Amino acid sequence: MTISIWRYSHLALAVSSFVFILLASVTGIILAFQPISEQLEPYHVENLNNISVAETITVFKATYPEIIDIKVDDNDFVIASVFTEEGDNLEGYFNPKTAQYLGEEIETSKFFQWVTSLHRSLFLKSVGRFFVGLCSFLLFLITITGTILILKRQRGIKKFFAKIVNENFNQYWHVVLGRLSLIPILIITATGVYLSFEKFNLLPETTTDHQIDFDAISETPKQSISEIAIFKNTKLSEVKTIEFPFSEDVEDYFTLTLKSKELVVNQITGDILSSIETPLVTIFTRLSLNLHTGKGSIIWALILAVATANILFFIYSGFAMTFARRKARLKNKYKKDEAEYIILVGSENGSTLTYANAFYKQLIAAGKKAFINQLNSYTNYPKAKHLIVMTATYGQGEATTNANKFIQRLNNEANHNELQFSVVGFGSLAYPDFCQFAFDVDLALQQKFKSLLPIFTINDKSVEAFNQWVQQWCEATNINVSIPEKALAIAPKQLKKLKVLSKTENNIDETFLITLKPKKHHQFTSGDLLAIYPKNDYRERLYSIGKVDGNIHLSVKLHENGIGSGFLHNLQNNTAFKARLVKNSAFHLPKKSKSVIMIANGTGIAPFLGMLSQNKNSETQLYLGLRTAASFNLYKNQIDDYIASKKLSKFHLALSRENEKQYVQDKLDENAQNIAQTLYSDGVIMICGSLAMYKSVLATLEDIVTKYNNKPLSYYQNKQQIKSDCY
Ligand SMILES: Cc1cc2nc3c(=O)[nH]c(=O)nc-3n(C[C@H](O)[C@H](O)[C@H](O)COP(=O)(O)O)c2cc1C
Repeated sequence: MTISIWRYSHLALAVSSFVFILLASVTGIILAFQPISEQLEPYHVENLNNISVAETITVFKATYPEIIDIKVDDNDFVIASVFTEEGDNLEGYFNPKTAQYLGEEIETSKFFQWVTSLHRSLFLKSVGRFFVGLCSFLLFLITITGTILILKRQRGIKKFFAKIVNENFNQYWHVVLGRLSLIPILIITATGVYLSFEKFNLLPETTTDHQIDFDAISETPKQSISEIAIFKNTKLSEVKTIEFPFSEDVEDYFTLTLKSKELVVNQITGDILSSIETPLVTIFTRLSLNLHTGKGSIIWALILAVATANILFFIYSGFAMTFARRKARLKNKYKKDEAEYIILVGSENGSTLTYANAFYKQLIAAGKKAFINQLNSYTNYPKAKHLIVMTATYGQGEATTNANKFIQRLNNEANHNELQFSVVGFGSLAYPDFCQFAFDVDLALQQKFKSLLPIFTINDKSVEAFNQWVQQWCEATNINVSIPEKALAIAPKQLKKLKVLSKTENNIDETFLITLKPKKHHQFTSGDLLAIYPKNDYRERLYSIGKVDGNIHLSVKLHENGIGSGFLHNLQNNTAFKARLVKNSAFHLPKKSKSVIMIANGTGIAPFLGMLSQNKNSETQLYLGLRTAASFNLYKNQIDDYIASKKLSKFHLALSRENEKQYVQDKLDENAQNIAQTLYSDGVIMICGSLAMYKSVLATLEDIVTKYNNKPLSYYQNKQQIKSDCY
């Protein structure tokens, strides 16, 4: 079933019951402190597992002339009702080992009584009880639908507790806390429903009616209390109540109510006159009450308090997410039938919509008849000349909910007029199926229309990349639009403080190395990206990082007027600045592969310097393309160290401005057989550097594998044996 059905059910249930759930949660948190406050009273004197019923009855009988009953409550406090030598009735807590009176029974405070009443019935008696029970059931369903949403998001039960990418505060914590409080909330709600059933007498009736044959009661052999087997062998921890005989007549007996059964015991011989198992309904009711209220366990009461507090957060974050999704509503100036430019959007959390809306507004401002809608609304657009699709990817490279029917609708639509299309994919390199849905859309559109531009992918909502695409589109269409900076002002999140440890002088190519230390411990590894915000606004610059000794290593080429490289170049040692670490799992050193070939040109070497320092088992080769021998000085010491420590098995240097004028692809050609063999035996090739180098390297690799392995390069690409991070 599609994710949307579960999301709408989850939302509809939440909307219909949130006021009641809010009240029940707030009062529930307060009530969780009632058992805690009771448990902290000093009446818990002995370990009831170590005291037998015989011991307690004996010591009570020796101390008091008359005993009515002894009870053990949920807090393991012993409560008794006795008469003293002076004829006074003493009721309250007692020490079960010494029969010493400890104090009066705690009375529930007026405040807790008031809150309990609000929690149970909203002061509306039976009507209120009914609504509270119903809301408990709705919350149970919300938890189930929420669990299904998490299962869908995590792609199966096995990955239920797998790491979650923190893209959005509300979304991240809604899922993380949802997973943690799942079991307690299911228990709270299921027991809440059960207790409501009990209050409305909807459970099977239970009575314990002992059938005692009084004619058969014997007075011999007489046994003292300490000799009676059932008293000797039963620990106080098992006991709910001990009712004492009314008189010393043999017809009067002990009634011993245990957790699992109720026994009638002859007070003279110790014979068991009747025994009835506690009905399951009673056991479940007791269990439900304890689980629902936290009675008897401080730890469980605390868990309940935290889980219930989480419900309040779920209400807030759930609605915040819903409002964020609805915020960017689509408003159109022209009807679909008169528009020439159709923008269709696939967005789950609204950011792609922000970009698409900004583009739409600029087209309108430029006097173009544009129309914007969701991808799922695809239909025939009779006057359209251009179709622009902007879509995010979710799940396992899947469509967003407002785009999941697009491809089907496209294929089913009979009347297509001629138009040119462009696809912009929004995604994140932190996921294995980067922008996969955009690729699927592009392929589907190719079957119907002419492509204006090749598909363009945008990692992590990069404004910079989006503007690059806008520029390309403008050039291709001869339309002049530009997106105002403010329209895409999405504030960068999750910034971390980094300190500059060292920075080298620029080398002959105006390239320098900079080492940064995260102020706090952050998880990252070589191949991840560092996003910096040189102008303190939305504009971000991404750099591939190497991790050496826990620090971030970057290799940066200083560009004239380059805002990113200029910013890094101007940083002084020991100064701090804020940046974001972006996980790029598609470009991590493979853990399983025995042999890895790394190919870099220029500053693309940075992640490899980190990977080599982290390398433990792999056979590694590095192909590095630089301009001159002098360019290499910047990296020479590190490379020499890695060769000496056998972390780098083979090094190939291609210099493009020395006599031989070699590029990395020439070096690859020289070692073609070794490259082919590496891929053949499941080795991995990693490429980092300029896009131009990347294209040439792919062409060379294609030739090599076709010649030696009789396979196209796509065969190895599909097996994830070719990894790249090029710019
Ligand atoms: C649960 C989840 C799954 C995602 N899966 C993918 C994915 O498989 N491939 C990808 O490239 N991006 C994936 N992303 C990243 C989003 O596509 C990206 O953040 C996009 O910019 C979000 O756009 P939106 O705010 O319009 O929904 C995923 C994000 C989330 C939260």
